[in-house]
Amino acid sequence: MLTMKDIVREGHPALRQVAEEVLLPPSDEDKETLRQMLEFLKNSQDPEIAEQYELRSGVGLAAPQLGINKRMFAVHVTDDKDNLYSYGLFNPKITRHSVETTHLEGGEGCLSVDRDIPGDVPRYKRITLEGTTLENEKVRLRLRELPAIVFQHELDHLNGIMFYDRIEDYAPETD
Ligand SMILES: OCN(O)CCCc1ccccc1
Ligand code: NI
Repeated sequence: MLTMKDIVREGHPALRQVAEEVLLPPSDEDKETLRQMLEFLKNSQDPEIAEQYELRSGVGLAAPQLGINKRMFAVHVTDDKDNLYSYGLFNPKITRHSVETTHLEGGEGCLSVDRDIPGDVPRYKRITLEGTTLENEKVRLRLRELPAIVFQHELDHLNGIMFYDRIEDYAPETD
């Protein structure tokens, strides 16, 4: 099972690369990796497992955070209407988005960032995102609120972007 030691931190080059498209249909290896990423998120949100394995709670995880330069990420998040969005996606991309932006109250965090960085992170309020699932099916998701924010945070990781890059007048650390 994946634990925090498998997650690379700021300064690791993988976090600043543009990840490569995954060849479809996904290989058994890529599917297993993505399944493990989704499992990590579920484990991290289970108080007993998280405490036992010292997992930081996460609602998303992108392959570059494991040092894997591939365009795939997992999301396991519930919205304010208690709808669960649980996906492992290959080659996700935003195909439509609102002009309107929003931000997560209290700012964002990242499993690859061991420090609190305050500040609003602007995100599109609504997005349409397409990708390929673990079952090798194309999916089109229309997202808003917290799920939309999380998917945008994960997509940024596939493009070497960290959430604090988007905070206005944030003094960039050399990482
Ligand atoms: O890349 C995922 N990750 O570092 C875990 C945190 C995910 C996340 C946290 C706040 C807002 C959006 C996404
Ligand atoms: Ni992150």
